[in-house]
Amino acid sequence: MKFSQRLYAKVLPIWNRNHTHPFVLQMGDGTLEKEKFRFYMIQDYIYLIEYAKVFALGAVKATDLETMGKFAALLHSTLNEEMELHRQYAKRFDISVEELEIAKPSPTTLAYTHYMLHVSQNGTLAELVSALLPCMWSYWEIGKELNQRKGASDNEFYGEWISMYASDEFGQLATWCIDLIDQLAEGKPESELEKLEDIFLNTTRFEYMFWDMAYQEAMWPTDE
Ligand SMILES: Cc1ncc(CO)c(N)n1
Repeated sequence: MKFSQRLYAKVLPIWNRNHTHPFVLQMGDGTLEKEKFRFYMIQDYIYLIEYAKVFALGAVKATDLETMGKFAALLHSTLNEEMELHRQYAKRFDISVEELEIAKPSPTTLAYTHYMLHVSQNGTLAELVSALLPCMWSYWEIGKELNQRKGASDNEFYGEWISMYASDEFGQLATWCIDLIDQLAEGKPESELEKLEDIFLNTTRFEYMFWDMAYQEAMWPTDE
């Protein structure tokens, strides 16, 4: 069994919960409150700035030029394609450039991005890839799932989000990362594979928490 299949089996119950989370379901049927999506977009924009740095660290840790170039391409597409989707949504949802720039991370965004960057800075390339893989892979799974629902990708608000994450281009990036973890895991002892599995499980849990945070519009519990 490929290591990625083992990871998939491990987190499938959580991914099923993503697919039935009200935020995700309501994007699919178009009933999601605009205020919740607005909150999500701002937090996701902050998230993507830190996430892009994980790709930059991947380029630093790569040991061959092809892998280094691929991380550079992922960094570029996050900054210029994925974040462009967010900038376009910001315009439609009346989020000004200034509001995006001064926005502060929620506790979940802060915990998630800091965990990913901690693993990426301190760990091996395999650990870095284990931390970022649930982001790409679970979004691709959600995009594909929602894209199958009738009319979902044509929805005037959420259709573009669904089309982007269900796209072959996004799928190819996710597939590249899946193949990379399989290569990097080859020949590693069980103790190291368990460590990679733990990291993958943690960022998978954070992905679920991110949907929940967005649905609850959860900032810090105190006003100060
Ligand atoms: C929280 C989160 N995870 C994954 C992705 C996909 O890149 C995203 N945009 N946001």
